[in-house]
Amino acid sequence: MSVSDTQFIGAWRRVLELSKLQPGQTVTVLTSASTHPQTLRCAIAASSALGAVVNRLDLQPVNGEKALSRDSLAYLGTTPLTGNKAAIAALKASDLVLDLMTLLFSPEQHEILASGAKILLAVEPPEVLCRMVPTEDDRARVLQATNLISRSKVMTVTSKAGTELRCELGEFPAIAEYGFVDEPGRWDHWPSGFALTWPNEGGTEGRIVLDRGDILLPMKCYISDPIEIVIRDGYARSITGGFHADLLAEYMASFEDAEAYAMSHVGWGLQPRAHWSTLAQYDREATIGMDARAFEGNFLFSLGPNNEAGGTRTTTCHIDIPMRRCTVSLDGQSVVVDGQVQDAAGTAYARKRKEFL
Ligand SMILES: O=c1ccc(O)c[nH]1
Repeated sequence: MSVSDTQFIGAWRRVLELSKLQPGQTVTVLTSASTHPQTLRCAIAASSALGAVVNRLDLQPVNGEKALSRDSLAYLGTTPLTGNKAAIAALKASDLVLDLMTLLFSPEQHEILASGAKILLAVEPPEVLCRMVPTEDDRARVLQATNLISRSKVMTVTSKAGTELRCELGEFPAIAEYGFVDEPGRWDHWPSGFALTWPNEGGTEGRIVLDRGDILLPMKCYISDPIEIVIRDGYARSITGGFHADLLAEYMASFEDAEAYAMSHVGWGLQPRAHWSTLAQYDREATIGMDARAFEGNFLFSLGPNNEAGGTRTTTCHIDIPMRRCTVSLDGQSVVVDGQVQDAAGTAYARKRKEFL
């Protein structure tokens, strides 16, 4: 279902207000070939209505012939900004960059943020953005989780399907994704609502058993046969199972890059307005799957780059795998139990959604 410009401009205005956009500040809207026209139109209208000086910077797409997917998060590292001094200068001189193109995991993104500019990524369809307009509650809930991560030394993850994983923490910061950029130098992604960090380099051991209904991104498929991934010294050492294991293994092998098998970020979903089932309702290329990354109670882990957290690994292959029904603990305190987020007292949130069956 579409949303009207009126509704979408209102959503943008709310996100820009939460991002503390002030009259007279400079907003640069970063676009490329895949930018959604209604998102562009409404982002410019909302920024202008709030008194900002609004620019648009349109860049030529890159990597199309290298990537096996058109998903903007599938092939990372170099972007249309790579080596583009004029474009980088314009973004560094902006107070707020609305990234309707996807800079995520790019070295240039860090250079722009270091100048104090804020970057908000927004590439999901307009109706998804309107369904998950961020709130102060989202921010509070995610910051509570990242504060706990920041104080923790070990994350353990288990599941009835057989997952037994241990991640040493502390080398990298915890990252809060709550959908708006309220401080200079902050990056965020609308829609989101999850907490993540990177395990220490080489500090992840164990096995991950993906079960029926867990999700592979960027493939955007629910797996039907279990997949076992053995992790040793921070790298996936084997990926075994049925058809979906082959799909994952073959896709990763196509990058011919040993670094693609490294652990990337680990964390859990905290967005009650995101749903596990949404991916089944969209054509593959119509979404990048943020409902899957953000649904409350998922364990989201990923393989590949760590430059987003300040590491040096910029492998172009990035795999995100949201899992259901895991138990996630930090220094022995369970934050998710069998897919149910625990509140600070360690009891399951009262599910807002009524159950009728
Ligand atoms: O918002 C995002 C999107 C993808 C990812 O891997 C991390 N955060």
